[in-house]
Amino acid sequence: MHQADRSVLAASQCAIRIDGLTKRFGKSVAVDDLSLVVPPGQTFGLLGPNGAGKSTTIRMMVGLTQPDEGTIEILGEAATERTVAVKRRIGYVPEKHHIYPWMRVSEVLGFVSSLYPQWDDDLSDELLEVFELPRHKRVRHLSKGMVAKLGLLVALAPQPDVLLLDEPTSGLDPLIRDEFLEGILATQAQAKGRAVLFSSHHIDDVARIADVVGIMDGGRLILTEEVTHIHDRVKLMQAVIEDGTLPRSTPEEAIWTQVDRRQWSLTLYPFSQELAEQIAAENPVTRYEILDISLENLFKQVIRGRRQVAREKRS
Ligand SMILES: Nc1ncnc2c1ncn2[C@@H]1O[C@H](COP(=O)(O)OP(=O)(O)OP(=O)(O)O)[C@@H](O)[C@H]1O
Repeated sequence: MHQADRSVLAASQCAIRIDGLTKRFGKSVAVDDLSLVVPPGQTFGLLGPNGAGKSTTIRMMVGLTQPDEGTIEILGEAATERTVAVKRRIGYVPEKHHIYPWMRVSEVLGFVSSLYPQWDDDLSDELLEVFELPRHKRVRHLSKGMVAKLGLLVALAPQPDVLLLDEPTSGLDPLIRDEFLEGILATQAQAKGRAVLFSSHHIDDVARIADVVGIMDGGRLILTEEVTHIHDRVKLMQAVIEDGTLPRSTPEEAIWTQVDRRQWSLTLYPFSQELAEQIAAENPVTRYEILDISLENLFKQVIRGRRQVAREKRS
């Protein structure tokens, strides 16, 4: 990295900074007022169901789609004024690979390496071996997993400072997925203070390698939290309510709630003991307990909670 680049990065302290990003397709809002920051060395897992807006967000970050509103800054430079020097420091692995199918693996590497002055031949050779990619095979004869690995190699060999991966594990079998996540992403992608943003709808992937998780649905980033803090910041409150009564008020921190006879369950974010006490005091609650929640349940509840609110608004 050049000295001047470092000072820009130090001033912004963020490899990726997105503010108020919005993208509409006709009347539908694909990305809705999304803001996030990823400092160097951090891996951000963008988790969301189909159609949440993950690919559109990443496509805007690499300049393949233009935002309607908001700003994107990568390595201290606005996306609207991106220079070739910064473009070369951004690695991108798309959801659907567009590597020329008629090229041999060696030809792909020759072609892409000519575009990047900082292409690392040793790393390329090492990854070729680790991934067991056959140099002489044509891309159209490679399996889906092999193409995914080639896509990652091509993104990693130029040693990017920012790596953007759109559903990098989709279509991979469980063994290759394990190898990909732990053997490759964890060692290669997260090395050297690189900022990594990857999208997935696999909770496991995110829990395994991300430092921070952002849960996205309907274009909105609903929750952003460090993976190690999630257990403290999100809790399930299970309250027993008086016979024949209903909860009187649900706080806005309740990202999901359900009443089943006398049991009232609420997932609270951000959680605090005072909040639980306040809920108990303002409602006909006879007793309650606070439970931990798994990332998988949290993900499902965030999505279900939003569907529930949407249904209630419609009825
Ligand atoms: N070019 C486009 N024209 C019209 N609508 C689009 C276009 N691209 C995306 N969308 C819509 O925007 C929304 C967000 O799509 P996007 O592909 O970003 O979601 P995603 O979270 O990546 O989903 P998946 O996990 O299925 O890939 C969807 O409703 C999708 O139909």
